[in-house]
Amino acid sequence: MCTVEKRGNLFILTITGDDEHRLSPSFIASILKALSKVKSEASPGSVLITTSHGKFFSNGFDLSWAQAAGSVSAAAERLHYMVQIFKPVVAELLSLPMPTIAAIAGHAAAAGFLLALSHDYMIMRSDRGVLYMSEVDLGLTLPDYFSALFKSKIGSSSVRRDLLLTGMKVKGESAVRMGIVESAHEGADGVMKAAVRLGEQLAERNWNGEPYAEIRKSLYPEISRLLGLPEKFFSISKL
Ligand SMILES: CCCCCCCCCCCCC/C=C/C(=O)SCCNC(=O)CCNC(=O)[C@H](O)C(C)(C)COP(=O)(O)OP(=O)(O)OC[C@H]1O[C@@H](n2cnc3c(N)ncnc32)[C@H](O)[C@@H]1OP(=O)(O)O
Repeated sequence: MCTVEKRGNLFILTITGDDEHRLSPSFIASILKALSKVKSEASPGSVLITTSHGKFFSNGFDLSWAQAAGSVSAAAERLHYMVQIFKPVVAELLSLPMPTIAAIAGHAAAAGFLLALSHDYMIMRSDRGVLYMSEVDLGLTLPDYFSALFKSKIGSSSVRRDLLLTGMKVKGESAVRMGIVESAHEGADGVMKAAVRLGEQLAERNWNGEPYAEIRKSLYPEISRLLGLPEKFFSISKL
């Protein structure tokens, strides 16, 4: 599950436990609840940092729960259900009225990678953990909003190809070189220190979160439309 802690202007959302942090219906619900809390307490200068305990940031959807349905068609239905209920998590992150940072202290695979990619900034470990889109290895197709987020967030078509069509497992330093993450640091502490440093720099700008969120949505019109995120036209709040 996850917890939310406030440290000055920083909201620290931590995915707790030493398991794979599989995105099951109950885990997805707990992330949504945490994001709703963060949004309700947002103020100018707020910043979200999402991190995790243990070896995994998140290893993607809970396929064991899907397969426990007892038949292929029932498993497909459960997988499809997770795809649907995860969409609001991505929508919440892309419309959150504050800068967001994923402090990726472990592996982020498939939907778990998408959870990290839904943040404005990603910071990884250099010594452990990979980014991995396993769908091609599993013989699963990509939901439309998965592909749209990759197209929105990762500019290089060859990097998108490597990630989505080869199932490349990308370690921290390579992820920096490929332009996927901002930086990579030794150990979970190193990642968190870097995320807090960046968060505090962003918080100092004391931005009004609503225009910030609108500008972010205007950067990613395709995924915003897919997620049903309306564009709000703003009055000039200050001239
Ligand atoms: C069902 C029918 C059809 C359905 C149709 C309807 C629906 C249609 C739409 C379908 C939806 C598709 C979208 C799906 C999304 C999902 O989320 S599905 C779930 C996907 N999840 C997965 O597939 C899980 C993938 N994860 C893995 O494969 C592994 O967990 C891992 C991430 C690769 C990690 O493997 P693991 O063996 O646990 O790794 P480690 O032991 O940690 O590391 C291995 C060795 O590597 C070393 N290492 C790790 N990181 C680093 C590093 N950065 N630098 C150096 N070394 C590193 C590590 O030390 C290990 O070394 P050793 O210790 O020596 O072994």
